[in-house]
Amino acid sequence: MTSVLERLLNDLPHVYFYSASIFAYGQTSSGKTYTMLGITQYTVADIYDYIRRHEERAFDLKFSAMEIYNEVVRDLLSSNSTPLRLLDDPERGTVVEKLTEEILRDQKHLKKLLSVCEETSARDFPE
Ligand SMILES: Nc1ncnc2c1ncn2[C@@H]1O[C@H](COP(=O)(O)OP(=O)(O)OP(=O)(O)O)[C@@H](O)[C@H]1O
Repeated sequence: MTSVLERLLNDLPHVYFYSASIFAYGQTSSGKTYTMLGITQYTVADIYDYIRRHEERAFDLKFSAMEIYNEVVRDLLSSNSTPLRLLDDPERGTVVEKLTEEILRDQKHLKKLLSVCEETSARDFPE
């Protein structure tokens, strides 16, 4: 069966930039973090599988992660828990200022970044 990702990339062979966002919403301890970590790993495994089968195309994968709690945005890839500002950019739309963006080297690198997210999402939230 063809995956959604495969159909998207096959239908849009000239797309040079594609950004996907996934949001999880739910009460405390309902499984948001658990679910997001699983979805991210399966999605990226699919992406790397596609890349391996399409050597004629060049790909750059970038990864960011943030948490929104009580209307405060925090960077899950940063040890600094200072709230981040949302800006309205006329061309890019809503932008999270100074959000860390890591260029993914491989799936092992992603696994390491996800474990950083697990640690930082467990931080106490500043009052
Ligand atoms: N589908 C699942 N199967 C097994 N364990 C799960 C599942 N979903 C969540 N858990 C476990 O339940 C606990 C709470 O889950 P998790 O931390 O993902 O919740 P959360 O919604 O992110 O919580 P918070 O809002 O406090 O950040 C964790 O110990 C997690 O491992």
